Amino acid sequence: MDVTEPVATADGVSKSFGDDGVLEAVDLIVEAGELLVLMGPNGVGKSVLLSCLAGSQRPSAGDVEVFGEPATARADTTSFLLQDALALEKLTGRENVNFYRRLHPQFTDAWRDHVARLGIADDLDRPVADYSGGMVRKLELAIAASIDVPLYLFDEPTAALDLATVPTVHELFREKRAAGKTLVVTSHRPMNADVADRLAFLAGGRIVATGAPEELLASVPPVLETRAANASALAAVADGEPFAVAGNVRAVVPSEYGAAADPEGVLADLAAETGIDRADLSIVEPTYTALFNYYTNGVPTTNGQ
Ligand SMILES: Nc1ncnc2c1ncn2[C@@H]1O[C@H](COP(=O)(O)OP(=O)(O)OP(=O)(O)O)[C@@H](O)[C@H]1O
Repeated sequence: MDVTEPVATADGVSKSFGDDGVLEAVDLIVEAGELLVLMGPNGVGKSVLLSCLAGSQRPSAGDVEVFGEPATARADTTSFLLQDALALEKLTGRENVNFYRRLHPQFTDAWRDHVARLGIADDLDRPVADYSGGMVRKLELAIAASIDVPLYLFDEPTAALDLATVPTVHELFREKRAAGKTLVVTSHRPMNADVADRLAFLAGGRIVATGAPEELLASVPPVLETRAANASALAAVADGEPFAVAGNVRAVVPSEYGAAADPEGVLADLAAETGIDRADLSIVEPTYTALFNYYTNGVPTTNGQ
């Protein structure tokens, strides 16, 4: 296996269910050893694209290759964490582990460490039917991560988890990557952008942006903030209505003023254009939520927040 070759590629992948088009000519390259987070709102097609990479769904058009071969559900190369479909409810946690241990030749003892870190070690002898949604997810994650393969495809691994557990999951992902593994993780939670080497945003059936998190943050149109008495002058340069946040007035500035990558240039231009003193103007640092909103709704803010 040549590690310099992409691990997985989607080339012009389209997927429809009846008349409903979900993916339209999606191109995506997953590089060896990267942690790629595929982001987008609910129902946009993240699971469908991941299933195509896993070989468990066939594209309606286009090609998917994994390790240079057409994607098929290959247990020797890929561990695929589906949404809510791994744990068998009638079995206990431990019986589930044993079931998957028998199923996968590459299953390792790492599950012991994973269940301890995820806080479900004391629940292993209870039936999964009695678990909360978050506990089921932790068990499934522990199982999927215990299979020693070069590629992990994790579909919404943190969706049902409490926020305190998310850093533990991120740590687990980073350890995998440090061990030379490749991970593709889907998420509609902006905070999962934090763990990514690279982000890909899915919207309207297409990948609309890919890049390192900091690179994409710099592509978000600036949000301007002022407390100046003549704050209403922001309306002249705003994209949409200015809005109030904690006593300040904020406005999204169209990207023709420049990206957040050049805040000084943007501020100088806008001070000149609005007549607001440069010292009274600042740019609000884009957050991952702003980034998510921008590539989902076209604006880096929702409801003025
Ligand atoms: N087997 C199927 N049959 C019909 N429609 C499907 C099927 N699988 C997915 N879809 C549709 O495809 C669209 C994308 O679904 P998908 O589960 O990929 O979204 P998602 O981005 O993963 O959402 P979420 O964040 O909620 O998990 C949805 O409209 C869904 O109803």
